[in-house]
Amino acid sequence: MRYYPILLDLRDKHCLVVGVGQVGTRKVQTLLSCAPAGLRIVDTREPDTCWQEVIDQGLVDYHVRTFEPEDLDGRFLVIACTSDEDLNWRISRLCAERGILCNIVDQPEKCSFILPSMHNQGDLTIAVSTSGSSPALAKKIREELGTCFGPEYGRFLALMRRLRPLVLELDLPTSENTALFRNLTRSELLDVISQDNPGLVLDVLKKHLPETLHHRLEGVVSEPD
Ligand SMILES: C[C@@]1(CC(=O)O)C2=NC(=C\c3[nH]c(c(CCC(=O)O)c3CC(=O)O)Cc3[nH]c(c(CC(=O)O)c3CCC(=O)O)/C=C3\N/C(=C\2)[C@@H](CCC(=O)O)[C@]3(C)CC(=O)O)/[C@H]1CCC(=O)O
Ligand SMILES: NC(=O)c1ccc[n+]([C@@H]2O[C@H](COP(=O)([O-])OP(=O)(O)OC[C@H]3O[C@@H](n4cnc5c(N)ncnc54)[C@H](O)[C@@H]3O)[C@@H](O)[C@H]2O)c1
Repeated sequence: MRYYPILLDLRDKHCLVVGVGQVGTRKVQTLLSCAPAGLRIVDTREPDTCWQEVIDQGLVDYHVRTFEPEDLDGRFLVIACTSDEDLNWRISRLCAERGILCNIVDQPEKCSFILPSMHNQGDLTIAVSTSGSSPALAKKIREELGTCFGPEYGRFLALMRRLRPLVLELDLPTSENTALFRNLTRSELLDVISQDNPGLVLDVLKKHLPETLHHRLEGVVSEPD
């Protein structure tokens, strides 16, 4: 395997995107969906109206100027997608010197990490990478997976997020928990979730879960995702 895949928790991390044209805008959207502690944007152009909402909400601080090395201070992760090749190189080198994670879009030789093609449904993330050999194939595979893993997976995971702690609270042996969760994921639960029928969901849960939990299941099923 050429690259080591990881999932980063950015909630207490400060990030930087330099250059928010077509590509940079997409990168900012993905970063914002992970709620970083701070996200600075630097671009020589005035922000488009599409930025106003996130600027007003304080989700990004947008600087209209060229990049300065001080922009890297306190940054955990940097993505550069400017149309200035020399600047992208400079940012890449500065990040390398300072041990900051850095992606220069479409230029893997300047990156300390590359981005996969991603399919998301709630808590489900399916990331596809071809290790840089064919981003177009990664995208095609992502699109194919998207047709197999629809919104019911997001709803299934929202349900499991609420249910799992209740099961773990029972302090059953690990082997029993494993069997129970395995059975649930292989049961008709996903099917009934996609039918949008809370009564049936409750029936399936009761069938698979210990009776001591049954009185709590209605609350788990009716709670909004
Ligand atoms: C997955 C995705 C994520 C994202 O960007 O968010 C992504 N590229 C996407 C699409 C895409 N990019 C390109 C095309 C045109 C077709 C083609 O060239 O194949 C298409 C397809 C299209 O647009 O239809 C051009 C391209 N990309 C790179 C090079 C340079 C090179 O290969 O050396 C060139 C040639 C530039 C040129 O011609 O000069 C390099 C990289 N692109 C990567 C990621 C990393 C490796 C991913 C992997 O391991 O597969 C890596 C190494 C670095 C990085 O950028 O992180 C995103 C899909 C999003 C989605 O799912 O919709
Ligand atoms: N869009 C694509 O499909 C695509 C495909 C292949 C490669 N690329 C490459 O990805 C990079 C970005 O592409 P794009 O389509 O988003 O370009 P773009 O022109 O839409 O965006 C580039 C942004 O960089 C900003 N910028 C330029 N100089 C700057 C500086 N000194 N400091 C800060 N910001 C600066 C510009 O104001 C602009 O907003 C380019 O290197 C491009 O060659 C893009």
